[in-house]
Amino acid sequence: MTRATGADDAVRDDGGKRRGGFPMFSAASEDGGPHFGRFVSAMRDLQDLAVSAAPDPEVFGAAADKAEELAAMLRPYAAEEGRSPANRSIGLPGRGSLLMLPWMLTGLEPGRVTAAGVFRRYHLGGNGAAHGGVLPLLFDDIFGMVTHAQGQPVSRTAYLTVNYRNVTPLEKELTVEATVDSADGRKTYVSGRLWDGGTLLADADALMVRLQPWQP
Ligand SMILES: CCCCCCCC(=O)SCCNC(=O)CCNC(=O)[C@H](O)C(C)(C)COP(=O)(O)OP(=O)(O)OC[C@H]1O[C@@H](n2cnc3c(N)ncnc32)[C@H](O)[C@@H]1OP(=O)(O)O
Repeated sequence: MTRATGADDAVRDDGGKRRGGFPMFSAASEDGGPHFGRFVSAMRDLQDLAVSAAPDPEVFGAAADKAEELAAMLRPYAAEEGRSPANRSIGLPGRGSLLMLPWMLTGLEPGRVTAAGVFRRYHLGGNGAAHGGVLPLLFDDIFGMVTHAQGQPVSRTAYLTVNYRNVTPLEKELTVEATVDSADGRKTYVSGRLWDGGTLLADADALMVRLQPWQP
């Protein structure tokens, strides 16, 4: 999904000083350059194929040669957290991070955030359905956003509970919504719902706790 990381807001949260938790990142809509989106898209295709291809063994050998060559090309440019365009490219699905689901924000306002996207072959659990472990990833990310949109950017997830109501299909456009249900001092209680059209696939709730200045 696309959004700036919360760290930028952590700075604003304390009048320009870092305040607990997140280092000082900023959105990077441009600094990946004109090819970064295409690179991430190709890498996502590779992720799908890495978990689905069943070629002759020598094809894996040739693919491994190319993968090692690509890694060698990029390794000299490995940068510390917050410097890569990955996770900061707010115009790209999943902010350009391969860890994040390739979803896009569709709405962001205080108390409510929505997003849409697909689970891909890479996210397969079994029998055509998404792996149960990727749903908490989706909810955790959007819960961070809705907490941020509520004005509590320097918060971390204390707990997150997912109820799986129906199997989640792959390669089908789905929607997710997160809302703030209540707030109590440092605590923000949030909930979310994942939909396939009018069918509820999963719901979740979580407690986000605002960090103290000394907390990582
Ligand atoms: C904008 C960017 C947002 C990004 C968000 C991304 C979300 C993430 O994935 S963060 C990564 C996953 N989460 C973590 O790693 C968090 C690890 N845990 C921690 O750091 C700490 O346990 C932390 C900060 C959550 C709470 O620690 P601490 O501040 O010491 O809590 P503590 O003072 O004991 O509790 C604060 C309140 O929360 C409550 N609380 C804390 N944990 C829980 C819990 N698991 N269940 C229920 N209540 C809890 C306490 O009861 C207390 O309530 P009250 O004030 O009413 O007495």
